[in-house]
This record gives sequence, structure tokens and C-alpha cells, in this order.
Amino acid sequence: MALSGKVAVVTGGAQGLGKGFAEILLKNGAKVSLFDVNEDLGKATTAAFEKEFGTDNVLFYVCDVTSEKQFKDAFQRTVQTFGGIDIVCNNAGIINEVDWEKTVDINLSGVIKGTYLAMDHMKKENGGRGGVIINIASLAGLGPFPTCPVYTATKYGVVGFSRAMAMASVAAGYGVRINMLCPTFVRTALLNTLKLEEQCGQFQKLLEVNKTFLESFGILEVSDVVKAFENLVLDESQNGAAVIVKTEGFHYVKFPTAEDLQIKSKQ
Ligand SMILES: NC(=O)C1=CN([C@@H]2O[C@H](COP(=O)(O)OP(=O)(O)OC[C@H]3O[C@@H](n4cnc5c(N)ncnc54)[C@H](O)[C@@H]3O)[C@@H](O)[C@H]2O)C=CC1
Ligand SMILES: CCCCC/C=C\C=C\C(=O)C/C=C\C/C=C\CCCC(=O)O
Repeated sequence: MALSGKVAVVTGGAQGLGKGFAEILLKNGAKVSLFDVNEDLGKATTAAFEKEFGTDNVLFYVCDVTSEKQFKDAFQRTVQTFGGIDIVCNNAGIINEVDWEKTVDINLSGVIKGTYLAMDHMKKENGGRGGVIINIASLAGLGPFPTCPVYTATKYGVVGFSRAMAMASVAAGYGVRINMLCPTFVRTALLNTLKLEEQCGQFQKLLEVNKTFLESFGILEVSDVVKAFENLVLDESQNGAAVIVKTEGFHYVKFPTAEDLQIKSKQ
């Protein structure tokens, strides 16, 4: 997909991976709408982007992905301003094993809400232009991260939901591709969770496990994941596939496709 002139939404775009994804989209000539619950950080990131990429190309909405109303309004206002949506990256996520319901609300329900709202605007039967939805999972969506069982469950949920939606999109003729990104550890604010007892609760004492995992998988830079994201947005050939990002590089995990299962499009 050529990105120049396309319209993108990135949730959790104020910092970390989301900020990196937004920046590469802007560099490729897309217009980007950032949704984030952190107003101060969101405004600061938007101001920096406006300076580099122009005030007509960036929007920011204070939006908690657990709020249907805020999420719906942010999508609608983006469409009103930019004229449609072509790319959605459901990226907002947290680790909190104590308030684990919040983790499910943001990481899984937030991705489901974001995907359904995106579809409302993008699917061809509603007059949308089609496009791509990239849901940010984790390597912990494909294998267990023992100190974060609920986080692991949400990321497995993101992978399962996205695979099913990718097939549903083919069957229904929505014209929207869905892919998942599954990075190992990345140097962002989320890594600080390692030190926060109130977020890790009973699993804080399993520090040795974290240490072993971190030593074994290493730590990526945001730029490593951004490269994989850019490739995934541009490559239109792999609906329903996940991309794993490790320190050695990135590669596709291919699951059975709609075609393999002989699912036919309505159109
Ligand atoms: N950092 C890592 O090691 C890895 C991160 N991931 C995933 O990447 C995604 C981004 O994570 P990072 O950039 O590392 O985290 P981060 O903590 O640096 O950034 C997360 C952003 O999401 C926003 N956010 C949090 N709750 C929100 C809500 N309810 N509504 C809207 N925005 C909200 C935050 O304000 C922040 O701007 C997450 O889904 C995470 O699970 C996946 C694999 C590894
Ligand atoms: C206790 C708090 C730890 C904080 C860690 C911070 C961020 C982690 C984010 C992730 O998404 C986890 C990244 C990698 C997954 C780790 C293990 C998966 C193992 C998969 C496999 O066995 O192949």
C-alpha cells in the first residue's frame, strides 16, 4: 500500500512504539490521528510532529480506549477532518497483573473496540475505502510470559481475534486486511513495569524468570519494531499473518489463511 495521502489512526501514539509508528507513517506522507489517554504527552508529541510534518497532517484526540464514546468520537472527528481512514494501528497497551481487569479492558477489549470502529469506517459495504488494521500483540501472544499471565492472555486474545477477523473480512468482502505485530521486549516506558511492585503483585518475586527471559530474548529498540511495522503496512499480500520481531530481525508467522480453508468472498 503506497502511504502518501493515506489517513492513519494510532492508539497509544503519545510515546513508545505508537509514537514510532506514527512518525514512520508521517515520513511516508500519510496523515496521522493520534489517540491517547495521556493529554500532556499527546499534545507534546503532536506539537513536535506538526513542526516536522506540518499542522495539516497531524491530529490528536484525548481518548481512553476503554471508553466506547471517546473512541467513537475520535474516529468520527478524524473522518470529518481527514475525509476517511485507510490504516488503523491498535497499539495502546499496559502491564498490570494486580488490576488485571484493567489490563484486559485496555489490551484486549480496547483492540476489539478499535477494530470494530475501524471497520465501520473502512469496510467497503459502508462506503469505506478498505485498508489495513495492524493490531499490536507481543511475542507473549504466541508463547507464555510467566510473570505476566493476564498480559499473556490478552495478547493471545489479540492474535486469536485478529486471525478470526482477517478471515471474516475476506468472507464478508470488507476489503480490509488485518495483521498482528509480535515483538519481544522493547526499550520503552513499559519495561519500567519490571520495577513496579504495585503492577506485578505476586509475580514480582519471580525476578529471576524475568532476568532469564530478558537475557534470552534481548531488548529491541523502537526503531527495530518500526522497521517491521513499515514493512507490514506496505506488504498487502499476507492478510491474517503475524510478524515476529526479535533481535535477529523480523519474519512472518503464517497461519492457515481464508483461502487455505476455502472461505469464499461474498463479492
Ligand atoms: N515494550 C515492550 O517490551 C513491548 C510492548 N508491546 C506492546 O506494544 C504496545 C505499546 O507499548 P509500549 O510503547 O512499549 O508502551 P508505552 O507505555 O511506552 O506506551 C503506551 C502508550 O499507550 C497509552 N495508553 C495506555 N493506556 C491507554 C488507554 N486506556 N487508552 C489510550 N491510550 C492508552 C499510554 O498513554 C502510552 O502513550 C502495547 O500494546 C504493548 O503491549 C509488545 C511487545 C513488547
Ligand atoms: C513483570 C513485568 C515485566 C515487564 C516486561 C515489559 C514489557 C514486556 C512486554 C512484552 O510484550 C513481552 C515481550 C516478550 C514476551 C516474552 C516471552 C514470550 C515467550 C514466547 C516464547 O516462548 O516463544
